[in-house]
Amino acid sequence: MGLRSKRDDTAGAEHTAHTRGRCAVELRGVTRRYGRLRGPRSAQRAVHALRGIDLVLPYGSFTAVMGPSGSGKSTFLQCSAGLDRPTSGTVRLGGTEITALNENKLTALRRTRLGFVFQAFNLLPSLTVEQNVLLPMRLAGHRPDRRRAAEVLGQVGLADYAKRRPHEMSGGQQQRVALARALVTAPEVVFADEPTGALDTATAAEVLGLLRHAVDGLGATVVMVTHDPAAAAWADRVLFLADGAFAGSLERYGDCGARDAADRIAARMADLTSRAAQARDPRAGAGAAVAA
Ligand SMILES: Nc1ncnc2c1ncn2[C@@H]1O[C@H](COP(=O)(O)OP(=O)(O)OP(=O)(O)O)[C@@H](O)[C@H]1O
Repeated sequence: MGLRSKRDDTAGAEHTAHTRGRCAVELRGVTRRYGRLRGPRSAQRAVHALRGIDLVLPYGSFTAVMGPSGSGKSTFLQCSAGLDRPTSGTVRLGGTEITALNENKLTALRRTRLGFVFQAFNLLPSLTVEQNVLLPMRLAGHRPDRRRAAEVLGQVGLADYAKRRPHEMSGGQQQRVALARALVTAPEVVFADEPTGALDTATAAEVLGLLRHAVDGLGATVVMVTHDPAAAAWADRVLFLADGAFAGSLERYGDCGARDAADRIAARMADLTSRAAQARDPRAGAGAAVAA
């Protein structure tokens, strides 16, 4: 696995021509501002978390999103997944413009066409593993399909755990349940927010391998926010955010090692983080130079 550099700010734009109308995720001019612009000093208080994001992700792709703290990763994920509404711009998932949907339709779309994996697993402790996995079907008003639950539990290596409860399982196993829950409705896109943030390195690799398999073997589309270069190295493409805008990408190619890919991602992150620190405090760069 290896990554090649791409420094355009419309990551994914080259896919536009042949995926238009059937791309999994499409953002056009997406901005998200927190706070109001009206009033004498309100412009200073407004935070521009996303400053005009253009992005096209094809079906069957695995995309990691990285960036320094405060660069807009969570906001990007929330706006892309219909958990938050952009201030301006459009988001399309599988051709449906979700920014035009009312709350009820948006909720229905999230339940039937999207899957979610969070750092904290978010399993319901009183339910069994099988019941947790079947929850998206119940919430969508569909008859729970136990055979389908068994199938996805088998895919994440937990075929024998259906009757357990979350507290009887390790963190890695709980995250695999969360992944099974995310996959049970065969969603068009799985959004993962720091899915390995609470796991040790070996367990994280297992979960990332399953996400990779969901893309390669099951045709899923995965968008993952992560701080971890080793996690991002499992993706086909890493998109970097800085101050609410895309700041280039790295793409997978050839047979370079995962460690090389992670090193290159880490180097790009270090560069972005030091630029962000300098933008906040111009003396930070000088201090670093003196310290070096
Ligand atoms: N509800 C909110 N109200 C006001 N500002 C917010 C809100 N949520 C986020 N922000 C601001 O928007 C910017 C982007 O935040 P976001 O959480 O998307 O960044 P992030 O890259 O996910 O950060 P981290 O890596 O630290 O989790 C930050 O400046 C943050 O302080």
